[in-house]
Amino acid sequence: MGGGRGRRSNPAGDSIPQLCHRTPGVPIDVPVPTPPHVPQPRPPRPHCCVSLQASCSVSPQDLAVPNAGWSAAMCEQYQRLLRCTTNGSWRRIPSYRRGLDHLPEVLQMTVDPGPGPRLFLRNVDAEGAGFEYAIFLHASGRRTRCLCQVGPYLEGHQGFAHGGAIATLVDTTVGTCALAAAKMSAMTAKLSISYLAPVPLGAVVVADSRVEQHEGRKIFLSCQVCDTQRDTLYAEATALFIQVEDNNSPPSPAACPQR
Ligand SMILES: CCCCCCCCCCCC(=O)SCCNC(=O)CCNC(=O)[C@H](O)C(C)(C)COP(=O)(O)OP(=O)(O)OC[C@H]1O[C@@H](n2cnc3c(N)ncnc32)[C@H](O)[C@@H]1OP(=O)(O)O
Repeated sequence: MGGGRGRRSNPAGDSIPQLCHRTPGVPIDVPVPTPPHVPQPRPPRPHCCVSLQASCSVSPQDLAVPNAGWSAAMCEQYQRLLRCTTNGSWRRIPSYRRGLDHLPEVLQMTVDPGPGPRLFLRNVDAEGAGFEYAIFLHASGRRTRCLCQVGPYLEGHQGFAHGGAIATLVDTTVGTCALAAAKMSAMTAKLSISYLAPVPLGAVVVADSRVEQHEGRKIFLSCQVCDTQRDTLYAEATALFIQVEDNNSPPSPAACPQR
């Protein structure tokens, strides 16, 4: 027992491993005094100028911008799409780690809201490993274009993207379009996808979505996923979204201020 790690029984008889300050010559089961607590300096809070002062401004990081994990092809296509935003025909939608972060009140929060649920597409921190994407919304509010680099953590068959990853990309692209058209929350009721060609890991793809019909609470959409040259149609999909009042649903991109 030279490592100082011991076991002690609790009243229920279970053996609980715990750290023990072992004094030579003292039997292991004899309680030893706990050393006085020495307060340690707190590590600095990320993205925060002064701990929890009311004046401290913390804003979530917009992830729909180039990072070191983006390939040259991804950067080139992103710049092309960005140029389409200069005349106002398209708008880049900021994208944060959590759905909550898209709410205007959170964007203006003065204290760090702390950890919480993460958006499915933003749950891999390593740059370039998961989904790298940016979504653009057409001025009509009825079309979205998602540029996506499919990272190696999205593998299904060896060397190719998992079908669920493509479905996630499609759901997010049509979902953002539905949210914009609805100008309120909307949820996927139905999603139908035809997988036409496998997507190689590392590929940069473009998912184009549009509203086909909007009847009361029902929004019917279509989506095509292609390579950037539009030579290969990887997948096509149709979706039905239903407008809902539920506060737990994602906010409409219309509610997201451009930063
Ligand atoms: C800023 C960016 C942030 C970042 C966010 C980026 C976007 C992310 C998007 C992600 C989207 C998701 O993954 S959402 C998560 C996956 N989806 C879900 O969990 C939804 C689960 N389902 C539900 O909660 C519910 O079934 C709803 C909300 C879809 C519908 O329920 P409801 O509100 O009670 O409506 P209900 O009366 O049943 O139906 C209304 C009408 O729609 C029809 N309808 C309903 N479901 C269907 C269906 N599957 N197929 C055909 N038709 C249907 C009904 O017949 C009816 O037609 P009529 O009689 O009126 O003619």
